[in-house]
Amino acid sequence: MIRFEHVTKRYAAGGPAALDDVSLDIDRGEFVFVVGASGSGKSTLMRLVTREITPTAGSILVAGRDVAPMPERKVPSLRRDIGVVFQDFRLLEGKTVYQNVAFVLRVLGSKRHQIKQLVPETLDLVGLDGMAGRLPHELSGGEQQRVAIARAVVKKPPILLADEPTGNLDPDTSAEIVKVLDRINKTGTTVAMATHDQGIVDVFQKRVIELKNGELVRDEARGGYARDETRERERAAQRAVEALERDED
Ligand SMILES: Nc1ncnc2c1ncn2[C@@H]1O[C@H](COP(=O)(O)OP(=O)(O)OP(=O)(O)O)[C@@H](O)[C@H]1O
Repeated sequence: MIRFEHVTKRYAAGGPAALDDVSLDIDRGEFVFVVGASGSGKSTLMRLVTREITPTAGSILVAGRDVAPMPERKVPSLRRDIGVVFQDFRLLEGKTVYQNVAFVLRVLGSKRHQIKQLVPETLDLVGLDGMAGRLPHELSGGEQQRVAIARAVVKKPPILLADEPTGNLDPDTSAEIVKVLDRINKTGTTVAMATHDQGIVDVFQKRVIELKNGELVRDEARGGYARDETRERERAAQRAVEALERDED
């Protein structure tokens, strides 16, 4: 679904590489954490996928499209296939939760009856049923991030990118947000989440891609773990999620 082949990105000609010869493959339906210290290249990787920036070298395939040479007029169609969530929630302050989410569909030209069906369905999916009429400032940080996630996925994109979505949230709220992303992933959406939060990575135990100074230094799906060990990690992750859910009840 997302393929990088020997991708290098230099923001300035001859300057340092923000991404350095990175190759990776994220399959349809996967959930991947992208980790690494500040400045390691996580946001650069995401911004290349959305074609906000173009690579200095290498090729990038996103949902079957060759992104780097793509003419500008085709970029909106690429972006329809990608939902994006950021650390700061970027909601429209004067609009209700419902309006924030419906806005996306209006811009895309959806029909009224589609909007009326999709918005409540999506608010339900992110755990915001009953909050449609609230304004952003009447919500907690975690709830605001749920609105941002609803807004990103209401158009049903095959790919969801989340760049430090829990950066402004406390540990419990962060885990709740990752559970929402996990739920969305289970509907078939490919999810890539950049994070600094080692606690989250440990609890959810998904595939981990690690960047260091722009280089890919770890990719657990690339044989970093033996098959049995992977299965054991998946079981441990399942147990951790179940324990979290029991805590909630
Ligand atoms: N627009 C830009 N112009 C020049 N250099 C940039 C630009 N954006 C990022 N960089 C540089 O590229 C490198 C990678 O930055 P990037 O934002 O991708 O890292 P990151 O891992 O997302 O960091 P953080 O976790 O702090 O967001 C850094 O050295 C950064 O200074």
